[in-house]
Amino acid sequence: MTPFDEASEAFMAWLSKSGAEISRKIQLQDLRNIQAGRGVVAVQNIEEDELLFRIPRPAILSVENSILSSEIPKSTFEHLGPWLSLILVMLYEYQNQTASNWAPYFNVLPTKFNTLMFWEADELEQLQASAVRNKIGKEEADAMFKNELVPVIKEFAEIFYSGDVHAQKRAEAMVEPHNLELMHKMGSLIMAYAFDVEPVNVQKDVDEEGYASEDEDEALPKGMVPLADMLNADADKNNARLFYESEYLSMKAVKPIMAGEEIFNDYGPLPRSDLLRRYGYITDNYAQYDVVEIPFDHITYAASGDSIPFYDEKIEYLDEHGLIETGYDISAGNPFTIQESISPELIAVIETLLLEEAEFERLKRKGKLPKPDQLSARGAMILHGFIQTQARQYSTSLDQDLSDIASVPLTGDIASKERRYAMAKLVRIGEKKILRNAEQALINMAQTKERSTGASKRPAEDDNYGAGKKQRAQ
Ligand SMILES: C[S@@+](CC[C@H](N)C(=O)[O-])C[C@H]1O[C@@H](n2cnc3c(N)ncnc32)[C@H](O)[C@@H]1O
Repeated sequence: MTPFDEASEAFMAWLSKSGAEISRKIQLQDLRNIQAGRGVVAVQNIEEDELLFRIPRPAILSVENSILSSEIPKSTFEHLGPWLSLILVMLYEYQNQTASNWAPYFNVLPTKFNTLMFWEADELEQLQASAVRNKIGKEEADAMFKNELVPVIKEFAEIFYSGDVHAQKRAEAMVEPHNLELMHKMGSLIMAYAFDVEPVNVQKDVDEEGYASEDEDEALPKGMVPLADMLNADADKNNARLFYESEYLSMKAVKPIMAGEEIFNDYGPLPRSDLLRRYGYITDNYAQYDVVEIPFDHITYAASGDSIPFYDEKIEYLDEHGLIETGYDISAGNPFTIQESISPELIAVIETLLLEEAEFERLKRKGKLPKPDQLSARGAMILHGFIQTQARQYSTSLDQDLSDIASVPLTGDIASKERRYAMAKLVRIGEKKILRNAEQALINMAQTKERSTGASKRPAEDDNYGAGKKQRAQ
């Protein structure tokens, strides 16, 4: 037996000993041949609603279950928040090695990651103008580790490294690069593996956001749920779901599964850029959720070259209504339509900026905004300009990228440069396709309006306000 299989076997044995109930119809398998690490596979036919496994709550690696939480004040964990608290507990359990209850679990968790946090600068460069590059947050995480986590480890060094005469020294060494890297690894594990774990008294089944969410549910406690996190994910082939029960978390089939089929969870409707950022891989069937972001900067830049009546007041008003964002999504959509694919907030922002003074004052008095489903011909032209501006931020064109289409290597090192370059290229191609679709949809809209009004202006670079006129610095 290979060490990889031995670790899987020891993990499954530990889990059973911890009180987990695991159907004999499933197996944890080595799927490295398809570059998917470990995964859970059906070895017999499974019916819809059938229980695949149930994990007792005490087996979850969480703040609540770690002995550390009984030794460090509750207020410290509250101050750290769910993410840093779980990182702290994971560091504690990890450095306790075989003394940790979760040692066999750590042995099946990855120590190398392909998520964007661990990409080299030249690899990230392949994403070109993708907004995902601004969401990686490596520096912010480093600062948080140094300013929030390390002081707690230092303060409680004697508990954290209990019995070690060098406890204080070890705590001080936590700011060293290899230890910050370890914190990033724990953070990445949480991002790709943890679930939002509802408190025991809340009986609620986990929806597609079962995997720990980042923004909306920042305050929810996180937990590493053994085996549940060994399921890979697939947007189309999703066939299982985790249900919360008072004593257990239960994974059940949500459709019949045939022997030999892999059991898949779902990460929700994530664009491939985010799939890469959070999970370090992409598959084609997430292309349906791709988005491209139009940065708010394009609006400020375009406005700076034009005199928009009441610009500052309008921005303030839009901000009061929560419409000022760092960027606005345009999503893939099939078929692509302006209504379905373009952020209604972006349309409302553009249409507000275009309002004549009297109309702006009138809407303001009523506390209203222009209707986001009514993009005017002028608004369409401006939007067209933003889209062209955004397309120019990428260092290659869609046609250049498509002339030599990338394919992600199916064998070899999962973290190879070649693989990362190929994944990045597919992400940027997806974004450029959306920009092209949006441009076309706006041209079609202008032509339709032209036919109905006899007007002759098309959305193009010739509009004064259009950002297309000015090339932004690359
Ligand atoms: C929750 S874990 C799933 C278990 C994981 N395969 C393992 O061996 O530990 C999530 C990670 O699995 C991998 N993964 C998930 N779904 C995948 C898929 N459909 N294809 C390839 N890799 C996948 C990614 O590396 C992701 O970060």
